[in-house]
Amino acid sequence: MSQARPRPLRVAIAGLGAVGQRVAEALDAGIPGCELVAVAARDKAKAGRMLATLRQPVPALDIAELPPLADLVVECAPAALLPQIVRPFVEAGKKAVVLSAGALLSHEDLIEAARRHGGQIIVPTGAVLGLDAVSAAAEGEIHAVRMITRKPVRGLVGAPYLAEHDIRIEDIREPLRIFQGTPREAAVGFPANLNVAVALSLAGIGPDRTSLEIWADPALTRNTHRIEVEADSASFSMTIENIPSENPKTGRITALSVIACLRKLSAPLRVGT
Ligand SMILES: NC(=O)C1=CN([C@@H]2O[C@H](COP(=O)(O)OP(=O)(O)OC[C@H]3O[C@@H](n4cnc5c(N)ncnc54)[C@H](O)[C@@H]3O)[C@@H](O)[C@H]2O)C=CC1
Ligand SMILES: O=C([O-])CC(=O)C(=O)O
Repeated sequence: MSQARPRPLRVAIAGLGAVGQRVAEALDAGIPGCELVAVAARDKAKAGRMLATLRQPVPALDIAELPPLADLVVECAPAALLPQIVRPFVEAGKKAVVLSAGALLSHEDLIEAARRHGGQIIVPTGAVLGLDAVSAAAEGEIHAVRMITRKPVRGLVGAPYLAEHDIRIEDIREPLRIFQGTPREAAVGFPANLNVAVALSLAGIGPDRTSLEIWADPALTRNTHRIEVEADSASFSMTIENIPSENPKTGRITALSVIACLRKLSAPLRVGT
């Protein structure tokens, strides 16, 4: 005899921008095992108007109001808000799907809090690719991981690193390498642009051993990430060319990755690590 179906996971979304809005729509259309219960937004009146169009409208609230209502939060807000969104969930033994992965590096205590309280921080593959192969290779020995990111100028303007190093990219006519270093350094200098590099490093050999180049390319329309891995199990390289969403810094595939991740949480068939 089959067991009674478990109650759906109550999902809250923190941040109703390019990612949050798409994820809210998908949850409203139906992701088996998940139920959207609330959204935290900066502009609650505007968010309320969008949420009222859902088949099952949910309230627009403040971040602090989410934890009692939900079992899982999808963090898709500005990176600076990461700790206040994630901490109450993991300290209550709940889950947090984190998009602002770069900010995890300056808040590693959140990972410790999840460990202590039985919570879980889930970093979806997001705007990058192949984190399944990278984490499999990390079970053996990875010798090197290199990432080369190329972005259109409008996907990079405003990054603090550019102002700090007096780099002007608005008028460039040729591709320009604007950064060479590690994801840990990039997370500080490009907090809204390089979550992908941090996610890659967390799947593989960490934010200090992964090497990263960032190029601004005036001829590009897509955020392009190339990854090269040398390991004792395999060598592989892969490239993704992301079509920007309404937010030029964020690839369209990012929200789809979150939706796929939520679907996997309770799918009867789960493919990929
Ligand atoms: N891991 C990955 O592969 C990727 C991560 N990201 C990151 O994901 C996050 C979300 O990205 P997008 O949706 O494109 O950003 P977005 O800027 O379009 O949306 C962020 C939303 O958060 C809202 N917000 C600001 N303050 C708030 C507050 N106090 N309470 C609630 N909401 C607040 C803003 O009003 C905005 O609607 C960003 O940190 C971005 O850097 C983006 C792309 C890829
Ligand atoms: O890493 C990020 O935050 C965004 C990014 O590169 C992309 O969407 O391609």
